[in-house]
Amino acid sequence: MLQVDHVSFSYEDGASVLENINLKVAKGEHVSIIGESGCGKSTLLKIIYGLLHIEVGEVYWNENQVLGPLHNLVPGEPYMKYLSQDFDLMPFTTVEENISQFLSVFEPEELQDRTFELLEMIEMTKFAKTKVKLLSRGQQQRVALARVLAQEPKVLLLDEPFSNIDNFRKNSLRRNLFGYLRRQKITVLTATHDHMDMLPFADRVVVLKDRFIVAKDSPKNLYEHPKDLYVASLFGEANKIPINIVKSYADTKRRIIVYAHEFKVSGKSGLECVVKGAYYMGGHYMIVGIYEGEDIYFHHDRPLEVGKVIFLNLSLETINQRMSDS
Ligand SMILES: Nc1ncnc2c1ncn2[C@@H]1O[C@H](COP(=O)(O)OP(=O)(O)OP(=O)(O)O)[C@@H](O)[C@H]1O
Repeated sequence: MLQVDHVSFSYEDGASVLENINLKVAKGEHVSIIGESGCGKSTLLKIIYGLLHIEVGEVYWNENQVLGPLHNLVPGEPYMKYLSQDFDLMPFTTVEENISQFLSVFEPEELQDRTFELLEMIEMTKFAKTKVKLLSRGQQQRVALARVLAQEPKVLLLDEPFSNIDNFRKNSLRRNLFGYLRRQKITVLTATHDHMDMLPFADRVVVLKDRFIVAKDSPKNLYEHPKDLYVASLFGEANKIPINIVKSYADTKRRIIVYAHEFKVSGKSGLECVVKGAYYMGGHYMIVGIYEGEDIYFHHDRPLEVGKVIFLNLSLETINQRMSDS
């Protein structure tokens, strides 16, 4: 088990970045760390890997305490690998050589099979003999992934692992990688702000905001019962609206979170708003309306004219689900 115990951290300039972080990750578990840019995701991974010295708190893998840079000449622990946003590659050697350098196998045939398996996983078999310096940044990121996996870590820390990879390949790569890690029972922490890295793949999600962990839950619970607008907004456009505006019979002004796709444009009742703009999103339009001076986001199957007055409604199921959260 990986355990982060009461960790607080500030960089040398003194500004506090993380406060009282507590986290337990079981062997083979996949935990995503999400939060807005600058909330401390990378810092937390670096602390766990032992790259940063912590004055307050401790990190353990099973019984071993992770000792920071003041104790280890070469930062990092042998059973852990950290894939940062700067890939640690050998630019003048081939993709294949970059991957096989760390493979711990004695038979040449086995070495070849393992290299091929990793090349297939990153969908780079065609580039096996290409020198890394000739690859695009996205391709280099994929090689860096295979290179850390070749080192057979027990714990893998991934920092925005798909940040340079095009959408065309991202989804299959996510399935390949997270499927592989699960089969190998590797403990994974992924820092991301892309909910698609997390919703289908993580066992648990940790949400960071303003130095603190503000939520820990399964992806499904977090999505269906977001505790506030910050958490909901990590999944897309969301709104916080008083319930009695949508259902006039409701005798409460309590506000609930509503995702843009949960609103339905309806006849004459519901939340009245004025259309401000419409954006084509492929399968639908994202409409921005104004209600009492605030922007409100909802989906619709066609664009709506700017200035038009429309009414928004919600299913009882959504209302009941969110009412039970608050
Ligand atoms: N070496 C450093 N020295 C001083 N401050 C730093 C250093 N590295 C990061 N910070 C600050 O610490 C805070 C957290 O940064 P961090 O990179 O951990 O955030 P993040 O959530 O990973 O962001 P992003 O999603 O943009 O990568 C930010 O305010 C950042 O400016």
